[in-house]
Amino acid sequence: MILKARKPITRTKVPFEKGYSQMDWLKLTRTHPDLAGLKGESNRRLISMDEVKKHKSGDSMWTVLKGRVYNISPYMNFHPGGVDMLMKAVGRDGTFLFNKYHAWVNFDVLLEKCLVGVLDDSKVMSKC
Ligand code: HEM
Repeated sequence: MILKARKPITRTKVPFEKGYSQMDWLKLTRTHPDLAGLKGESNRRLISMDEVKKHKSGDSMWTVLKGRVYNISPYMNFHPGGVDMLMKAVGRDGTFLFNKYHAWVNFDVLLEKCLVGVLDDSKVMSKC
């Protein structure tokens, strides 16, 4: 039996601009008062996929990762894989793409301050 090797995915690291290293990101998450853009709202709020789809630009670009909704706008220029790659996850569930490129990355910690809420999957379930 001949086993075909899986085609490896290409992961290109984008050189970061000065001030946009992962250390700079960590510093920002510790100092910025409202990275998620919650404006006082709770980040435990249930959010529908329809609402996620509406946040695709400016300082409000949302994605879903493993059932949690994040505003990834502030992270854009810090993403080591570049803005274009991260944009692919905006306004939709980015879990599949995220896992495809780097399932081991700890988004929980990295995006902790970008959490806007929890995906309301009741509508998704009702379609099953
Ligand atoms: C949404 C949250 C995301 C976070 C927090 C995140 C975070 C990261 C981190 C920390 C790295 C560096 C990993 C390393 O050095 O091993 C990285 C690299 C990378 N990411 Fe993401 N990422 C996200 C989404 C995505 C998406 C949606 C894509 C693809 C569509 C993507 C594609 C890449 C690629 C291609 C690299 C390559 C650079 C490398 O070799 O490390 N990422 N990302």
